[in-house]
Amino acid sequence: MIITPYLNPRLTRPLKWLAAILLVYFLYFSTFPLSQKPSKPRKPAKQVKNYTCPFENPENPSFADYFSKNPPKSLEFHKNNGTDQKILVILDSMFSRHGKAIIQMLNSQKFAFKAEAVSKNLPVLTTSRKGRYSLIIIENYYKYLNMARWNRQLLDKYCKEYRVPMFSFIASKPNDQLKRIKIKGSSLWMWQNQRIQRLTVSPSPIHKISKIGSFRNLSSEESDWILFETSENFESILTGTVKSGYERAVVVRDLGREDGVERVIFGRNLTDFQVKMTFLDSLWWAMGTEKTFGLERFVQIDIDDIFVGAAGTRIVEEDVNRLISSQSHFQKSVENFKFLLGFSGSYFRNGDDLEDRGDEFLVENSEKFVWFPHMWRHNHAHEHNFTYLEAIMIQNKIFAQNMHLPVDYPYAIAPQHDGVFPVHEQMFEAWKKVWNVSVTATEEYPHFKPSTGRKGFIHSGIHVLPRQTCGLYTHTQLFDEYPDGFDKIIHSIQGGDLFFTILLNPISIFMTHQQNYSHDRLALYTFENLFRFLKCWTNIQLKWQSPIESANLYFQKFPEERIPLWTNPCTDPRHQAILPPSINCTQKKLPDLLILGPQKTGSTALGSFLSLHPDVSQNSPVPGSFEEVQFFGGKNYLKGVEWYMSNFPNESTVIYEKSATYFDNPSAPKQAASLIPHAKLVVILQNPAQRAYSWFQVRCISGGRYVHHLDKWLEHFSLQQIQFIDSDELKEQPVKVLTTLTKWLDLPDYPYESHIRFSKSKGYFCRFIDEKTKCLGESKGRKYPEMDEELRMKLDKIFSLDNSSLYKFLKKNRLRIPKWLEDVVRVRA
Ligand SMILES: Nc1ncnc2c1ncn2[C@@H]1O[C@H](COP(=O)(O)OS(=O)(=O)O)[C@@H](OP(=O)(O)O)[C@H]1O
Repeated sequence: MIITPYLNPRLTRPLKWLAAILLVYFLYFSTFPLSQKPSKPRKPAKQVKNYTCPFENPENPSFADYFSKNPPKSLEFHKNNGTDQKILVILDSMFSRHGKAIIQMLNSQKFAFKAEAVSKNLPVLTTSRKGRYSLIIIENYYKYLNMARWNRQLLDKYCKEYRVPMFSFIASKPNDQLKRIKIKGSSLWMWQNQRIQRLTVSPSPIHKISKIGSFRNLSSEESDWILFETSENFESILTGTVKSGYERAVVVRDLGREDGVERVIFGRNLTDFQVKMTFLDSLWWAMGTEKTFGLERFVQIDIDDIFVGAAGTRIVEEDVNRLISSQSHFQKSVENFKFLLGFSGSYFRNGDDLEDRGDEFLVENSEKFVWFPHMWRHNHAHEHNFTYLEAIMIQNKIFAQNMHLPVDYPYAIAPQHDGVFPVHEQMFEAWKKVWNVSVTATEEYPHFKPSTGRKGFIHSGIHVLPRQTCGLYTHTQLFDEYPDGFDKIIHSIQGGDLFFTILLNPISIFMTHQQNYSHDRLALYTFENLFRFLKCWTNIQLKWQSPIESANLYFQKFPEERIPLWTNPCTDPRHQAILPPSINCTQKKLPDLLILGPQKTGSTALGSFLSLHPDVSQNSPVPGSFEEVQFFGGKNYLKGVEWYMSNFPNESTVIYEKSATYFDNPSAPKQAASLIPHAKLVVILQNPAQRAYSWFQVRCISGGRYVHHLDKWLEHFSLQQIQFIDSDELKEQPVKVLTTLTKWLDLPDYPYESHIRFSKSKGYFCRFIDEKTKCLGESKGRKYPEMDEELRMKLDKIFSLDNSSLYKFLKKNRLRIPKWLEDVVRVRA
């Protein structure tokens, strides 16, 4: 009987909870005695034919021969002439479906990229030192072919000089009568509006995942394929066979022998899985070794709620036997494979008689599986505080001890990921205390959708891994009742989402439920066929490893994900639904404006003047960091969103914070854009030589490389969100500066002239409040000798390239150029 564990004398603190739960149990079981739970008749598991590989036909041994003669090539990669590891994507429009598919693929592979809609102006391709991009993707090849001549020349020159490949896609024009077309400026011919009967992976060193020689026959009537004629300069990567037997390239590699530019041109979009795999292989080839995941893929299948489920839907003894035999069978496809079973002890023996026996049988065979804790009663963590969470976790732990469940790894999953992201600090603490948890997983970080964008993070010592969706939920129990038809899951397995989930993620952790293993055992069918399909079409090696090993591997591969990227939980309805009560989304708790600095440019003065406005409020002073919050890019960031919010006690039209450390901090732009994407930003431009001198140390030169840092902010914020202030003007005419800033912030006018006065003794403008002049403290506006001419010249020289970039940047964007900048640029000219 499961009641005994609750009397364990070790439980002192959470005793009151236990007593309450015991009482509920007593009342429940006295009303519904355990022995009276007759079983409903069960449907026999439906038999559906498993997937067979089209080219692994024993009657056609030539393909077996082919593979033995053409084993997967060692991974070969393209080498460029030293550029940043970043991709430039020129899209037809930012909203095209195909463009989104390309972006999702890049996101999933965690490649850095810049996506722009095609326009008259090409983005800047080089920095003063090197090339910015290692690959150029142009969504529509026609747009490239018809580009203004000088733009195309510029692009080609860049690709040649830096040995950067170009990828592009070309589509048939349905009403065009011309079938065979010569591509402008090249000897390549293509055929449009073609129908193909077979698609075969050609022997190209670009392929890594795709099996060379693998093919499928196409029954579809689609006649919009583009096919390229191959020659010694143009190799096929993916080959289409037409009815007459001719073979032409669906994806062609331009070896660059004619004009020095290497290209991969796709005659089809990414809707076909073989083309999509070829695109993935091409991406890896172009981006080089470091960025690939290799051919190993780790698969973990969690059955989250092994005892949770309504009577009649649960597993019985026969299902447990099938689970055991399937586990051994899967080990042939997935090295070391084990199922991970999550338990909420309270639901043990909660089905009908047959199902209760199923639960018992599972526990009797517990050592065959890996077990991990869920919550005692599938509780939602955000609704509870530490004390309660600790109590129910202890209950679940005692259940595991009494049942001798082997909980071998410090791994746990929260029901519905509740408490993992958005982070419920008290759950993290309780997990660590009761179970010593160091690894978990969620689908919710940073957001549920797009699924290709899910990431991991480490918080409070717990490694959170991304979790993938496999399309099986508590209600998907029968083949015939699969939502939107059984074909949907077949499609997902055979080259659809589920198949690509494995290809696109080095580690896939799937969530399933016990119902998926009862009745039709849909989960066993799904994974069996997924593994078959992967084996047929790819060189991928499937493996299982413990969650701890997965966490180590994941954060070793993606160290940049260790620090979480906080988002505003109030803007995602899924996150809002699981927020701890300490976060109140009806209150405004995040700033609208950041004064970024740079340091020593007058940022404190600007903030203090702006705070005079009655509709403006700022953070409460933070001790230890000159009153600044210093959240983005600093160690305070690890304290989380709730901590950041707690710094803004006053709700006003404009809430701002000024942390002069932000401007040149490399992590701040991304972190700020993730949490407050609509914030306005203020940057103060001071002569960098003067700024450096203000610190009396030339080591603060880096912060004066304004365009270098602005580039990073502009990757995440639009130029319209940024206001530039001339530091000299702020010093000499603060009222004018504040009046302009107030307008830009859409605030009502304020008579700053009555509240800002020049102080002769300070030598600066100060606030004038209640008939008293209030200047900044001694550390601001210090008195020291003027910079000597020699040092000034030295510093001007150091900054000359950066100053001229700033000048060009402001001019190009029609922004006001500070007088000091006009002066330094004129002197150099
Ligand atoms: N009104 C007023 N009062 C005082 N100081 C003023 C003012 N306007 C501009 N400045 C200039 O601001 C410089 C300090 O800049 P910051 O506040 O950005 O410095 S910090 O990075 O936050 O430490 C400070 O630099 P130092 O003169 O080197 O102290 C001043 O030159």
